[in-house]
Amino acid sequence: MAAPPAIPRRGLFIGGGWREPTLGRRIPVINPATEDTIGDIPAATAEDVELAVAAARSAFLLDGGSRWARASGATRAKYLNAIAAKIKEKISYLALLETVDSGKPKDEAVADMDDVAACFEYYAALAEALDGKQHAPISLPMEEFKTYVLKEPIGVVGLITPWNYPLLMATWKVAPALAAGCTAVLKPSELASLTCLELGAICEEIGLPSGVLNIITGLGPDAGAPIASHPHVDKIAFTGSTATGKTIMTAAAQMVKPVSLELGGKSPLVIFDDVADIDKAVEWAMFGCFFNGGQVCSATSRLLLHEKIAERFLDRLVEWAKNIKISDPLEEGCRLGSVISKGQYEKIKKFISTARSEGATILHGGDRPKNLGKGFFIEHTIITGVSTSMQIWREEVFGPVICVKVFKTESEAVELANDTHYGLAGGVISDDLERCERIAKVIHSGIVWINCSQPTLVQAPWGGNKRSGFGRELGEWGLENYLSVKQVTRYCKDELYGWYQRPSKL
Ligand SMILES: NC(=O)c1ccc[n+]([C@@H]2O[C@H](COP(=O)([O-])OP(=O)(O)OC[C@H]3O[C@@H](n4cnc5c(N)ncnc54)[C@H](O)[C@@H]3O)[C@@H](O)[C@H]2O)c1
Ligand SMILES: C[N+](C)(C)CC=O
Repeated sequence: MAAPPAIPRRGLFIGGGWREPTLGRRIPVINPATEDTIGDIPAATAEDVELAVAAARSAFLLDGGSRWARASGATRAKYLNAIAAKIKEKISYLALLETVDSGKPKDEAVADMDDVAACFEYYAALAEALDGKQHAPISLPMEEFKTYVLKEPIGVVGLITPWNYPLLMATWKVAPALAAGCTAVLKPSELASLTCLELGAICEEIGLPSGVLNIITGLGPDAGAPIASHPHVDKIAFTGSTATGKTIMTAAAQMVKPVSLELGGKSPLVIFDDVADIDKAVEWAMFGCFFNGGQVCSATSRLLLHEKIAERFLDRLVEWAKNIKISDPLEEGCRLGSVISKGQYEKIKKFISTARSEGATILHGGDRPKNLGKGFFIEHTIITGVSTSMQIWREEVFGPVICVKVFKTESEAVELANDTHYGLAGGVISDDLERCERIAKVIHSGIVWINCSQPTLVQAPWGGNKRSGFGRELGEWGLENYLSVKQVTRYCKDELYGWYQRPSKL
């Protein structure tokens, strides 16, 4: 088993340096796999947000913006690439910190850190490419005007992120925001902030100009809400629950502040009877909902099985599920760690007991693993006998819990897949690719996977419809989130425009 890392004691990262929170409060950091308190993080309040926003604002405006906002994309790219290089250098340490902070298996944390570095590199390349896209001419049907377009950073952005992929979800916002030339105040989740604070240390090491990125840790209502409602924050990018998303949108609306929202989901995975390799489909079904303990916004937590394969599929799914190693996430080969917190553990247990009391069957799991007396561990769980009115079918669990329904026809499968207020992701598994393409078109979601579940590619757009939010992260869409488009139009004739009469010279 890997040794737990030393937990640094950090302050708030504001204006390029470290500060204790104004009110001196701190929040304990609990390793969810052991329930031990392993450190603490600063608990920022509105006073600290004020300082962080002021630092971001002055970094944005410094020297007319020439140091950052109006510097070339190539200049900003150098910093982003330097951050990526440092992440790679510290990958093992960062992965261990993420593991003890979140409870996710060490191997998953390593993969997350790889993705973090790749995301910084990707947006470094887009920052450079942005230089060549400025002054793009607009073709007009007249000669007296000439128009071009400038893409400008929106300004100071507030980035509020969740705990399930702490540094990765922050990076999905920080990297494109900085690439665009914005300056930022990042507020990670109070449940897992350690690696985001280390990002502050990395920014310090590589000499990122002061105030370009500020990192404020603390509780949502104390440290997040003042960012959302701050008059000098020009945009909010939020990832988290639909409930918090609504609160943030309401606050931002008071100032007509743009928001992008990446919220929850209850995504379907539809599996047809024509699959020749049932194990391949079973593995994707497990990956779709047990990876990261199911604490994934896009988890395909509603499994729809064609009636002709349902029984065989479920037998095989249970056999595969029995093979998953649940252990301290620092142990070699761990594939299911603990969930993030006691609160989340209780919430998942309640979902399972409600499903049971509503008449569903717990086919596998449903309890604390017998060999793990301490820590917020919960077995990966498969629930059958589910009706569409049950809570387990309708609400996001955010835990390793799959609920299963059986269908007879393709149209019934589509109707069930779309029977949700959410619209983040969906998947279809079939050997008939035409059928897959057909279903991809009619699933109401921002992402559809064919013959897989969950691959996340930095180059491709990510985001949802309906109550899963709006706006897209990643790819070039992720950069556009932080840019505003300015039209510049010039009148270019020597003559008067000629609409009004020139006064006579008397
Ligand atoms: N769509 C996506 O890409 C995506 C990705 C990851 C997670 N999620 C969603 O995130 C949720 C789980 O994350 P969570 O429990 O951290 O969500 P959450 O909404 O509880 O918290 C998210 C962030 O918002 C902050 N916050 C809480 N109250 C606030 C307030 N009043 N004002 C401002 N900020 C506030 C929190 O401190 C945290 O930093 C799930 O619903 C999941 O589906 C979505
Ligand atoms: C996209 N992913 C899986 C990294 C994070 C969503 O919760």
